[in-house]
Amino acid sequence: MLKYLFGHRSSYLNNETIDKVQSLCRTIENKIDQNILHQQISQLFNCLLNCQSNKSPRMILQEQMNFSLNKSLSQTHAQGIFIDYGEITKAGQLVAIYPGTIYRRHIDPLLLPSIRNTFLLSRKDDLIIDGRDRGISRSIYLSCHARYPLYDRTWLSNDIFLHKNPLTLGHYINHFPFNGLPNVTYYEFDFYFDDNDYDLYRFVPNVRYADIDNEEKGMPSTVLISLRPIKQGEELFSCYLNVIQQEKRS
Ligand SMILES: C[S@@+](CC[C@H](N)C(=O)[O-])C[C@H]1O[C@@H](n2cnc3c(N)ncnc32)[C@H](O)[C@@H]1O
Repeated sequence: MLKYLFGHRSSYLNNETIDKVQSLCRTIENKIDQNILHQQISQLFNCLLNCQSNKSPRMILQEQMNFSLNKSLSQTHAQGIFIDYGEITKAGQLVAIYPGTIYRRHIDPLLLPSIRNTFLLSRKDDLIIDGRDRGISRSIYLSCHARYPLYDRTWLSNDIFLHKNPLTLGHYINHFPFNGLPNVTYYEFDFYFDDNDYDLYRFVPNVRYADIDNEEKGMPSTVLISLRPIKQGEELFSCYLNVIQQEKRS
């Protein structure tokens, strides 16, 4: 599968490297406290919602979490995501969110948007997030969004300064290169805000392709979590193999 994705470049992914990366990701994932993550996200979203001054969302992120992200030319392939201000001080920290339309595998029609689409991310619970910001994927996101305009659609803009939520760049993070290791990992997370905090859904960059009966369930998503401290100027790298292995196990 990786050979298909990266051609000869996948040859560095020997069993030893794969085991090392997977065990590192599992160790960090197991330490994540969902409640603390939810609190961090709610706090950031509240600041984004209530900021009275003319501060940009990026500035608010810098103040709240001491880092911000930018998209530029990658070391490995086309565009990638970099820490352009501050730093991530430890492992287990929220770094980005994976935006896009949520499909139910084998139920919602994904055939057309999946053609030549490298932005599909599978969750273990048979949900697939289409984070492509162009073509038919973009049109479908906008159509679904029109049904529920509360959610964020600004992540579709190429100009990151127009993003209402400055974390919505997880879909542009590349797979780690042959001379390095991943510094972030995917972590499945469901946004859920009660009636008092309902407005915070404005910063959720996901919509469901199909309505579900019970909107109480919030919005399934995936966030990116640091595997180690990350300095200013470093590119973010994940391990795509983790996602593929998870798919095989389920
Ligand atoms: C979600 S996109 C990542 C963003 C992509 N760099 C772009 O600018 O569109 C995933 C695709 O990027 C490419 N990619 C990611 N990591 C790579 C790597 N380490 N080496 C080669 N290609 C990579 C592969 O084509 C992969 O299918």
